[in-house]
Order: sequence, then C-alpha cells, then structure tokens
Amino acid sequence: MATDTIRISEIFGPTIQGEGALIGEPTVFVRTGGCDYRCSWCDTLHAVESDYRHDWTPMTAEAIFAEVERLSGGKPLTLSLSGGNPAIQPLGDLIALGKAKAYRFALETQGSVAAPWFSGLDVLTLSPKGPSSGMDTDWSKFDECLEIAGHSPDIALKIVVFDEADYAYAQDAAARYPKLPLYLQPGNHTPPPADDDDAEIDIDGILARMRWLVDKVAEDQWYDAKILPQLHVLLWGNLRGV
Ligand SMILES: C[S@@+](CC[C@H](N)C(=O)[O-])C[C@H]1O[C@@H](n2cnc3c(N)ncnc32)[C@H](O)[C@@H]1O
Ligand SMILES: Nc1nc2[nH]cc(C(=O)O)c2c(=O)[nH]1
Ligand code: SF4
Ligand SMILES: [Mg+2]
Repeated sequence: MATDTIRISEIFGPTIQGEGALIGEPTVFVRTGGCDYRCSWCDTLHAVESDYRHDWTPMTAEAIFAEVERLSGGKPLTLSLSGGNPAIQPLGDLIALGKAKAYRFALETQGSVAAPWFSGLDVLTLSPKGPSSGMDTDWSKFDECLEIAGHSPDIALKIVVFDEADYAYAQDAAARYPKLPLYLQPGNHTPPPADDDDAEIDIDGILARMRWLVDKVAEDQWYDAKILPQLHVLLWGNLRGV
C-alpha cells in the first residue's frame, strides 16, 4: 500500500505518443503537477504554474493505476509519465504496480532531477532545454539522471529547436552523449496559455521551422539525428488531453 501521494494534473488516453522514440504508439498519459523549470515556451503551463495547483489532485499510486486500467480496459499498454516535471514526484510504487500487470513505463523529463525509480522505467526520454527556453542546463545533474537510470531503460535525447542557438546547443548535447539516440523537435511558438485548453496555433509556422531544421541537418550531414514533429499537435493543435 503506497502512502506517498502524487500530484496529478491530468490522466488521459488512450491516445498516441506524439513525440520522440515511441511516436505513434498507443499510450495513456499520466501528467503530474509542478515543475522546477519555467521554459519561456512551455506548452503545458497548466501543469507547471503554481497558480493552477488547486487543479492538481493528490492521488495514491493505487488510485492512479486504477484510472489507467479503466481507461485502457485492463489491457496492458505503455503508460507515459509527463508533467510538469514528473521526476519530482514519488512514482516508484506506481511503476512497480503497473509492471506487475505487464504495463510499460515511459518518462519525459528535462534531466534536472534524478530519481532512484528511473531504473524501473522501460523508456527514459531526457529533454534538456536550449537557450530559447531561458533555462540553464546543469550537465552534472543530467549525468546523475543517466547514472541512476543505469542500463535498464532505453534512453533517448529529445531537444526542442526554435533557432540557430538551440540548434548549436543540440549539436553540443549530441557530442556529449554520442551513444544516445537523438530526436530534434521543432518548437511550437504558439503554445497555449495556462487558462486556454484549445488556443489558436500556427501550424504553418511550425512546419516551416521543421523544413528549416531538415535543411540544416542535411546541410551538416548530421545523419544520426532524427527530426520529428509533435504529431498530436499536427492532429489536434493545442487541444489538451489528447
Ligand atoms: C511539456 S514537457 C513535460 C516533461 C518535462 N518537463 C520536459 O520538459 O521534458 C514534454 C515535452 O514537450 C516539449 N515541449 C514543451 N513545450 C514545447 C513547445 N512549445 N514546442 C515544442 N515542444 C515543447 C518539452 O521540451 C518536452 O520534450
Ligand atoms: N499525444 C501526446 N503526446 C505527447 N508526447 C509528449 C506529451 C507531453 O505533453 O509531455 C504529449 C501529449 O500531451 N500528448
Ligand atoms: S521543463 Fe517541461 S514542463 Fe517544465 S516548464 Fe519546461 S517544458 Fe514545461
Ligand atoms: Mg505536450
């Protein structure tokens, strides 16, 4: 019986994973509330800004998993943990509960906080933030995340690129971690405000940025980088809970 509660912003799905290594895979999302970062372009401010903490529900691992089982009809699938920064929540019991029932676990985090339960994940996506975010990367914390995760999860880097400075940052990150698969994701410069769950979006602008990114990678013969859009954003725009 878990005693710690986890701050939950939303649980939704099944939908498809819209980003990174597991793109297209059916999944249920568990989004935790609270983040140690404030990225200038964050697309999930409703799970970040403390003004919205009254919308976050403290839940036990059992209650969360019961909701995931209900949504998935009891058939195991990949559970995607995101936020906010899910690394600041006590998620070990949830992972143990789900794994006992053959669910798989993927986590999205910026790599600023290392949690011991990272080693129980199937997939760990580390998404360090480039200059356009306004955040600084503490690479020693990032290394702690890799160390604590160990060899059990598949680990990938996913870097959001808005401009030349972010692109240079992504090249530096790739050089630091040459063995990690790398995904480049064009930034959405029209993320929703925290209080709007379906704000207008400039898809044409995002696609233009993606074409620019493809051209850059081709020009630089950066053949081990993979470039993917946020597929759910192409399908549903800034709609929340998809
Ligand atoms: C909302 S974050 C939550 C998990 C964790 N805090 C993190 O940043 O990795 C999930 C992913 O969305 C990306 N993201 C956030 N805002 C974005 C935007 N405006 N455009 C493109 N990707 C964005 C993040 O970089 C991260 O890879
Ligand atoms: N479908 C879908 N895919 C996603 N991949 C990462 C997401 C996130 O917000 O962390 C996300 C999301 O919110 N929806
Ligand atoms: S780290 Fe992730 S959730 Fe936190 S502000 Fe940045 S993009 Fe948003
Ligand atoms: Mg999102």
